[in-house]
Amino acid sequence: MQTTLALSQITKTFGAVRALDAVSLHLAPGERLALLGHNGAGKSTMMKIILGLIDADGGEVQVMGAAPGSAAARRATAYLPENVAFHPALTGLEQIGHYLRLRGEPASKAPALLDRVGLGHAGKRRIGTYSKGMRQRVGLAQALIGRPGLLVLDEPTSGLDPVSRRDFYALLDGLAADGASILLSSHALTEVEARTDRIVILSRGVVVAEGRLEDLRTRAALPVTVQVIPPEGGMAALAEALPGGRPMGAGLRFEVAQAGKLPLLSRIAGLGALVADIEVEPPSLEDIYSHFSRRDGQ
Ligand SMILES: Nc1ncnc2c1ncn2[C@@H]1O[C@H](COP(=O)(O)OP(=O)(O)OP(=O)(O)O)[C@@H](O)[C@H]1O
Repeated sequence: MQTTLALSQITKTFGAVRALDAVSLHLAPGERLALLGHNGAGKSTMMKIILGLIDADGGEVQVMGAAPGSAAARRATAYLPENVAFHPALTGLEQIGHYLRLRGEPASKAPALLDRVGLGHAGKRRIGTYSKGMRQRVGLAQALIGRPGLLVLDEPTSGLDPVSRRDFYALLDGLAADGASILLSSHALTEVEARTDRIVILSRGVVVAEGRLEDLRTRAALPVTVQVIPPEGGMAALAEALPGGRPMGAGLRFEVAQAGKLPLLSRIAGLGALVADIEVEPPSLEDIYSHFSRRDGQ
């Protein structure tokens, strides 16, 4: 398999703290991977090792086949820190022009980069006047310089409103479609559910779960929630015909194992006019996340 990023048995300790313990991870071109984990799980430590900012104590890391921090790896990698900071007195164009020159590219590419992140209209304004979402976009424009093969994004959407988040992920989709690999950390579970290909859950420095969301869902074997709503005034009749549910809002709530879902649905279908509506909710990423984290003693 072609690999953009390969971590093999990485270990890192800070004094008595084992921040990473035999962590292995591979990322293919065009793949979007979400790194999830509680505060202090080891996400930033992993990113710093990938970027070559700190060394691992043991194990092996390869970024595009090169050692992290080497010139080849740095050329191929872009990084967006969680709290991105720019000089407030510079305009967007000046800031990106500066980064372009640092990368050995002409500043004349700045307008196209700002256009790409939806900031073309604000390039001549000082960054001090930008909203948080706009500053995050400047960060992404900076990360796009030189068409990186690997993007490392530390909580890229924290503090962004829902529309800015959607736009941000749409941009990432485009980059991934062009072949860039994306490693992003996040605490916003529901948004990574829809926008990434694979999930890695880190807990106390250990990978406790890894895979496509569907695989994790199957492995966790968590119950499905079925909400049955009676017509107005029909709650008592529904509860009598369908015992075992918990009253919740305007209906009755059932939690059943995957295998019990279809039998329950067919019973409900036989109730005719006693049922006005029905909602089936699979376990959320939050449920799956706490299931795997708890298994690690959290
Ligand atoms: N330079 C350091 N010196 C000592 N301990 C450190 C250092 N850097 C990280 N740690 C410890 O290593 C562990 C992992 O920290 P890390 O910052 O990687 O977690 P994280 O998953 O990024 O957390 P968060 O979601 O809060 O950003 C924590 O216990 C942290 O206190």
